[in-house]
Amino acid sequence: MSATLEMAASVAIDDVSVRFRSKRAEVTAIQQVSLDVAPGEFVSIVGPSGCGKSTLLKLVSGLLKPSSGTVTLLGSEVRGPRHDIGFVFQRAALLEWRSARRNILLQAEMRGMNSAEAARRADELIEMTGLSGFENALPHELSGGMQQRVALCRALLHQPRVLLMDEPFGALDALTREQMNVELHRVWRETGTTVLLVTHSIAESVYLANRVIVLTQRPAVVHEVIEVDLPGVRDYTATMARPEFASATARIRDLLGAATGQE
Ligand SMILES: Nc1ncnc2c1ncn2[C@@H]1O[C@H](COP(=O)(O)OP(=O)(O)OP(=O)(O)O)[C@@H](O)[C@H]1O
Repeated sequence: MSATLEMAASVAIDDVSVRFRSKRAEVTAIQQVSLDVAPGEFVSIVGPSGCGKSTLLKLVSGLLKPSSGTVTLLGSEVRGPRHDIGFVFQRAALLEWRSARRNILLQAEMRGMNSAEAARRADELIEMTGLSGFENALPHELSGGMQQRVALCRALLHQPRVLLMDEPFGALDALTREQMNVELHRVWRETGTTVLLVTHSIAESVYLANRVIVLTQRPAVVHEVIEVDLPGVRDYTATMARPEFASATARIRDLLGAATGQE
């Protein structure tokens, strides 16, 4: 691969607007948003409720077409649903009658992956996410955090180069959420996957990311891009205590307060 191709963005959102039309009204969800995500980068997206964060992820996955502008994923324009990505949602959406391991392997079955290779990869991910010992448990026997770990493993089974996450830890208690943040950060470092995360948690957005994109109230435009100046390996407590963490979270809180009029 040439150096130019290697450096090309994993995700390029170029001057994209999205308008939803119904019989009664037209809603502009996103207005002329441009954003490049570099290979291996972790980018968080925050913004007021209803501003268009999920809409952005839907554009990247091809579930939604922009009204204008273009979205490019791994070098090719997104024109329809893309299967070369991983997606994790707020709800794990596991099949209740399948064990954790067999839920993870569902990804392989849907894609017709080589079963020995899929099994090896599933075991690797189970180990990486601390699910060892729970492979054969059914979803109702797993905690909420464990269910999200299974969803993460399922999303990573086919080794996607881009992972989209829409408020993946929003339904978890605060302590479990912190543990999941630590694990996700480690998995991200170990896999080198490009991650685009939508979150309502300012602390989570900063702890995990290289950059935080702050969107305005709908119609969403990019309010500010915060560069996160934290070490690659991030101990949770030590990271929270760093001045760079405090200044980034304070800046985002200011921007969101200004966006929602709640300063
Ligand atoms: N299919 C659709 N048809 C009409 N309007 C839509 C559709 N999808 C989203 N919208 C509108 O677009 C706007 C952005 O929605 P979106 O779900 O992207 O916001 P969000 O920032 O992810 O919200 P939240 O933080 O509350 O999850 C909202 O006003 C929503 O009502």
